[in-house]
Amino acid sequence: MTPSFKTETYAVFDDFLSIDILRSVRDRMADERFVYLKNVWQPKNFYRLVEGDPLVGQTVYYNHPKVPKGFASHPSGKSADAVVEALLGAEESLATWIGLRGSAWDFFTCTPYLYPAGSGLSWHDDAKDRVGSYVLYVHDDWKSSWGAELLIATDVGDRRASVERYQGVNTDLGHYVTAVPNRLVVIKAGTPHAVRSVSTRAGENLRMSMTGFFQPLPQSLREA
Ligand SMILES: O=C(O)CCC(=O)C(=O)O
Ligand SMILES: [Fe+2]
Repeated sequence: MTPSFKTETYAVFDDFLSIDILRSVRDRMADERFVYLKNVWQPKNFYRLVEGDPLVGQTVYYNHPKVPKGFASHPSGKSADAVVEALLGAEESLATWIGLRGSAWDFFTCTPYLYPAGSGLSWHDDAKDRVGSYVLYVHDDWKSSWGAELLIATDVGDRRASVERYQGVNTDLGHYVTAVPNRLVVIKAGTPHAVRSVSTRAGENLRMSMTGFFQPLPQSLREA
């Protein structure tokens, strides 16, 4: 698997799933239950990042021995399963950005999201205990006037892009990635990124994505 574009902190892979699998993920997603993100319990500061009203579906965990209550485990019978399996098949190609299973990470999540017009996500870096994150766009069409580009800050020379500075004025520079159907973006944890709001020009078209985090198990679960 060869990236269409890469830097030290992120990579873009196009045509990630086969067309048939992409279609089945999208069709299954359309039959699943979604709730408004604002109605789901989340750490308080997460809310401040959300713009408008994105919807979230069922999170599926891969390879977690103690899945938190209310979440599913792979194989789950949900739309996320096929994405989990495709990511497992691509493990080695992604190692440059997220490291290898068993050393850098043990498990990952996969969560479907729907972003209607007016919704987006402000600057954040998905750091905490994660080593990396990914997003796959599964909608069947995305026009440039519909907005919702993924914005990624880049390091410039010795100056590291840092979300810490963004509480005040963001003086970083960076790139944008268009939400092209079947495009996978893998981002090293600590890399600031944001989702520009979906334009009202998108009308009823939803930005559909599957996203998740690669993480090591905490020591307590590792030894169990
Ligand atoms: O949807 C995207 O392009 C990125 C989503 C994201 O950054 C996240 O859910 O943490
Ligand atoms: Fe993110």
